[in-house]
Amino acid sequence: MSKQFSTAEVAEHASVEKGLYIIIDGGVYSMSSFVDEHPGGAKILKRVGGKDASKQFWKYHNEHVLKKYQPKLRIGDVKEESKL
Ligand code: HEM
Repeated sequence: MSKQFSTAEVAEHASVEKGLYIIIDGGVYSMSSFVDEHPGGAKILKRVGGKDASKQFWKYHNEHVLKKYQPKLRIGDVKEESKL
């Protein structure tokens, strides 16, 4: 089973120094190692640090992007009770 995070735990990692976690469709992604390579820029990613960025993600990317980077960036999932 993957590591489970509450939304409060994710919110504590809102900067590159603290891990820059973002949530996409219930998955938790640690973006610190990727911010400087992100083709869309570091700034836009930093703005959604600690938050659910599903809406923003699907606005600019397709499923292939998520599949490709999942093995590298996904560190777990949001706990069920935290999604309610
Ligand atoms: C797991 C998280 C993310 C990954 C792996 C990722 C990866 C990428 C990649 C590979 C591209 C190049 C374009 C493409 O191949 O489709 C891109 C572009 C972009 N990304 Fe992300 N991204 C992520 C999250 C985000 C988030 C949360 C935002 C917004 C808050 C964002 C905003 C953008 C923008 C604005 C572009 C440029 C689109 C364009 O030039 O048309 N990305 N991203």
